[in-house]
Amino acid sequence: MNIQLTAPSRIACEIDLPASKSMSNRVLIIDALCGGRCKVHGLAQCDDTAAVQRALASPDARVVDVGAAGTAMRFLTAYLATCEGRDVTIDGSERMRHRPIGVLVDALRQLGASIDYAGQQGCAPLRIEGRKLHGGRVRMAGNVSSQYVTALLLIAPAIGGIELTVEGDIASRPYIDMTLGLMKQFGIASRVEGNVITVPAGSYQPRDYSIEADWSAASYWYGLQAVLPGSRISLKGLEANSCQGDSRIARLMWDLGVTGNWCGSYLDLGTAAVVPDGPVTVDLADVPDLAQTLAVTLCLLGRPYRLAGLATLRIKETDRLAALQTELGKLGYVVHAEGDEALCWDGSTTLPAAPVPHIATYCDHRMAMAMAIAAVKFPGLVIDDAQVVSKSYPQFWQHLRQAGFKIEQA
Ligand SMILES: O=C(O)C1=C[C@@H](OP(=O)(O)O)[C@@H](O)[C@H](O)C1
Ligand SMILES: C=C(OP(=O)(O)O)C(=O)O
Repeated sequence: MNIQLTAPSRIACEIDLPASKSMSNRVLIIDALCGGRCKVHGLAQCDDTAAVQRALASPDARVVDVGAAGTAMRFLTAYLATCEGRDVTIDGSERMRHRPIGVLVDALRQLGASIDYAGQQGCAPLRIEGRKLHGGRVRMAGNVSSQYVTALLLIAPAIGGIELTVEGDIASRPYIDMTLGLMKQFGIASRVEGNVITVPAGSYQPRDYSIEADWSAASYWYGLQAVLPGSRISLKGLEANSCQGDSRIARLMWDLGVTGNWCGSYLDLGTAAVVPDGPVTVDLADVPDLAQTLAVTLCLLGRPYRLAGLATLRIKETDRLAALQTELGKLGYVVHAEGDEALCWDGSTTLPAAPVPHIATYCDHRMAMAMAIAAVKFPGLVIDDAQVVSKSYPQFWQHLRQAGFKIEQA
């Protein structure tokens, strides 16, 4: 479904943000390892969390299809490898069949797992014969995806504990801290010394748990507040001291003139009296999911930028560096990638490609949501395949309507 967006001149609304899929998917795996004895409140209601729920609800299924959910693919691969007697193939969308998983498979094999590639080497589908894994020492590269580290950490207590050495640069580090923090809340305390993480053998303690609202989802509202100064967007459900690394959006957007005031369970966004100016240079290796929001917002604000630390963007739902370059290019922003590392804009513009640009979304929820911000400067902007937002934020378009956007089928 393609939709056409017309933005209001200012927003005044309250948005009940969706729950964090990253927290939901970790807690679901922990709950499965506690025999389903936790009470989890406010789980995310999105495709990526549904993928984990479906898989866990079908212990006899011979095929598990996770669709486009990277976390589901990686966390379930580790979990299924521990399910003794299980013989299962885990698969996903066409894109998932090209997203790498070899680093995780190699590490699980070091711990005794039986996993074979049923298609292309290094990618899904995987044939897994669940068995009793042994814990112990294991080494893994940290620069491709933190999700591999999380996958191992989550199962570690149940397989006798591990001493994991993460080699090289560590991508998306706050997601590893989120995993360790959640494990602690379920009774498993680990030790981190440099790049070595030690998790003891043990059992997770079942408990009630409430999932926080999603800071990555909040970023689109920050972007809108930045490009529509004078708006008053009130975001519900976020935690100020969140375990989500993407809460850094508050600091990043402060530098773009967006203020945030906590009022109970609401975070009220506003516009600073003096809005800073000038080029922006920032390293986003810890928060890759914020890159699209920032790239689009900064173009709209006319602020040149160099967004670095983006090497993992090429292997996400799509090659996000290429996608941003192409789609921002359609709006006349001449953005370029510096190898795999950075996305840069020196302020150059050309005429937009068409009077009413059509934005392709490449099966990537974040392309759709980030590019929607551009409707503020490009009335009638068309977003193709708008349903992609269901991966993490199915209510996104409904929330934009609530915020005063006109949204029509295109
Ligand atoms: O662990 C997680 O919940 C996630 C980790 C990140 O992936 P990478 O570690 O692959 O960068 C992030 O991009 C993804 O949306 C969610
Ligand atoms: C990269 C993402 O998801 P995943 O890797 O879990 O598919 C994302 O949500 O931006």
